[in-house]
Amino acid sequence: MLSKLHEAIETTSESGYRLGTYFSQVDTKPNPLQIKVKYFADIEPIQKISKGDWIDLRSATDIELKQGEYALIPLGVGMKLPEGYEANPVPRSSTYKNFGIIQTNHFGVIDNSYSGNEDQWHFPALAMRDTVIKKNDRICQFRIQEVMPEVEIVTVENLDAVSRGGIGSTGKA
Ligand SMILES: O=c1ccn([C@H]2C[C@H](O)[C@@H](COP(=O)(O)OP(=O)(O)OP(=O)(O)O)O2)c(=O)[nH]1
Repeated sequence: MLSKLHEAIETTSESGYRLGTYFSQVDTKPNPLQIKVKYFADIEPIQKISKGDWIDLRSATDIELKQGEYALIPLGVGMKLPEGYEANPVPRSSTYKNFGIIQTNHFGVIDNSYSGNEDQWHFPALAMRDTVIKKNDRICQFRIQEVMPEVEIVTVENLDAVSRGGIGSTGKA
């Protein structure tokens, strides 16, 4: 609605440019932000419990792993995230206790552009013991966050003059 108003003002008003600039700064994001989910498997739908909580994700398959084995476990979902947001899956705190797996990339980055019809989310898992994961088991969680702003990479000879003293220099206690 605001974008239509914005267009109309730009084309009809003499001071359209100034007004247009004003309206382009008004926040037109839907509230709450919408995440479109496509299911790739017949699993329980994902649920946002409340503001602040991360969203649990489920294995889309039964899978048995031997100690030391690696697998990309399908999560049965693909998503169109809100513009300007990425998603970050991490293990649940209980994932290791329940399934003996660790996430090999530790902190997943789902790019905003990973939103095609075949772009199913996966959990890269390394089994630390023999384990069985059942379809629908909640093995990880994710949240969305704004993508990094545009940055410029600049090479320099010197950084700040005062160095902190190396890793661990502030001691233990
Ligand atoms: O835990 C994850 C991490 C990533 N992805 C998907 C979404 C992401 O956009 C894509 C690529 O991830 P990333 O850029 O971290 O991996 P890459 O090894 O650099 O692959 P690519 O060459 O596809 O960018 O894989 C997942 O399904 N799960």
